[in-house]
Amino acid sequence: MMRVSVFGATGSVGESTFDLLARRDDIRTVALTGGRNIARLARQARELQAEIAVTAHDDCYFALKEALAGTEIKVAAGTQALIDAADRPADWVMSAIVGAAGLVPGFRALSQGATLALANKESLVSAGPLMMACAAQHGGRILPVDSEHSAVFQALTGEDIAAVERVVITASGGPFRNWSKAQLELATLAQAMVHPNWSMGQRITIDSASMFNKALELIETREFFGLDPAQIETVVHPQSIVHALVGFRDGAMMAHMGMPDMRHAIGYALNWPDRAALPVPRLDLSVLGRLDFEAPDPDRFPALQIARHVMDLRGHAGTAFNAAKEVALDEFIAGHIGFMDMARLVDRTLDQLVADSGLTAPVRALESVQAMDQMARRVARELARQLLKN
Ligand SMILES: NC(=O)C1=CN([C@@H]2O[C@H](COP(=O)(O)OP(=O)(O)OC[C@H]3O[C@@H](n4cnc5c(N)ncnc54)[C@H](OP(=O)(O)O)[C@@H]3O)[C@@H](O)[C@H]2O)C=CC1
Ligand SMILES: CC(=O)[C@@H](O)[C@H](O)COP(=O)(O)O
Ligand SMILES: [Mn+2]
Repeated sequence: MMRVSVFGATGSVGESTFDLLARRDDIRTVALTGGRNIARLARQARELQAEIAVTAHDDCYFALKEALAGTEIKVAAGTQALIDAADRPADWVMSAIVGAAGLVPGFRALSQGATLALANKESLVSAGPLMMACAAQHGGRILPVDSEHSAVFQALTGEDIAAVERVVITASGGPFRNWSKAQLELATLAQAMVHPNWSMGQRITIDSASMFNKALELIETREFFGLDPAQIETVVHPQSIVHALVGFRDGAMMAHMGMPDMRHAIGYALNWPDRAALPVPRLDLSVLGRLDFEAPDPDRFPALQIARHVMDLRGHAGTAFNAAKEVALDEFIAGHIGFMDMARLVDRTLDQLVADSGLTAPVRALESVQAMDQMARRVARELARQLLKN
C-alpha cells in the first residue's frame, strides 16, 4: 500500500487529487489538511479513511471534531499541527496549499524522504534552492504538478537535459488577453475571476488574469529544471491545449498536449514512473479545429518582465517577489488597489529591498527565507498604503 497525504485537500487541486485517490484501492491515506472548508475535509477524510484530518485554523478545531465524530480519524488544528502532519511517514505527499503557507509542510515532507507532488509553485519561487537541496539530501523527490511543468517533465523523459536548447511554457492570456491598458486599470475582481479554460482557486485565477501566475511559473521553471533564464520562454496560447514545449539542440520540439484538466498532471505524478489510465476527457483536434499562439505583451502584462528582473537578481529575490505579490493580491481582493497597481506594488517593493540590500544574498536556510518573506510583506503593505494616499 502506498501511504499518501494531501496538503490543501479541500482546494481545487486537492479535490482533483481526492477524485483520483478515491478510485484507488491500493492507497492508505495518512493525512488530509484543509483550511475553513470543514465539510469537505470531513467528507474526504471519511471516504478515504484518513488517519488524521487537520485544519490550519485553531478556531475550526471543534467543527472538524464534530464533523468526524463516530470515526477513528484523529483531528488536529493549527500551524504546528500541519507541520506534525507533514512529519508523519508517507510515500507520496501532495503539496496543494495556496501561497507561502505551503512552504514549511512541503519542506518537512521532503525531509522525511517522501515524494512531493508539487502544485504549490510559491515554495519553489520562494525557496527553490533549499527545496531542491532538501530533496537531494533526504533521498526525496519533487514531481511537478503545475500543468506546464508536468508537461516539460514528461517531454524530458528519456532525454538529456544538456540537449535542451529552450523550454516554452504556454499562457492562456487570461480573461483580459485583448484588453487595452486603460481597460486593465479598471478591471474588477469579478472580471478577473473568470478564467477562460481552467477551473481553479481564487488566487491563482486572478494571478492568471494579471499573468503573475506565468511570472511565478517562469521562476518555477528555472528552479525546477536548473535552466538559464534565457532558455525559458512564454507564449500566449488561448486554448490551453499545448501546455509546454521543449526544444532540443537538433531543432526538434516536443509539445505536450491535453484537455485542461488538472487530473492529467496530478495523475502523472501519482503513478510516476508508470503511466496509468486516467479518467480525463480526451482531446479531439478535429473538433478543436485550430490552435493559436501569440507573443505576450510586456506593456499590458508587466509581471513577466518583473519575473525576468527577479531571476537576474537571484538570491532572495524570489522570496521577496512572491511575498510582495501575495500582499498585492490581498490588497486587490480587498478593493484597496487597482488591477494594474498590483504590478506597480511588486515592482516598487523589489526596488526598495534592492536599495536596502540583503536581497541578493544566496538562499541557504529556511530562517533567512522566512525573514525576507516577512520583510517584503511589511514593505509591500507600507507601499500599498502610500499608493492608496496618491
Ligand atoms: N487550481 C489549479 O488548477 C492549479 C493550482 N496550482 C497551485 O496549487 C496550489 C493550490 O491551488 P488551488 O487548489 O487552486 O487553491 P485553492 O484556493 O482552491 O485551495 C487552497 C487550499 O489551501 C488551503 N489553505 C488556504 N490557506 C491556507 C493556509 N494559510 N494554511 C493552510 N492551508 C491553507 C485551503 O483550505 P480551505 O479552502 O479549506 O480554506 C485549500 O485546501 C497553489 O499554489 C496554486 O498556485 C498550480 C497549478 C494549477
Ligand atoms: C492549470 C495550471 O497549471 C495553471 O497554472 C494554468 O496555467 C493557469 O492558466 P494561465 O496560463 O492563464 O496562467
Ligand atoms: Mn500552470
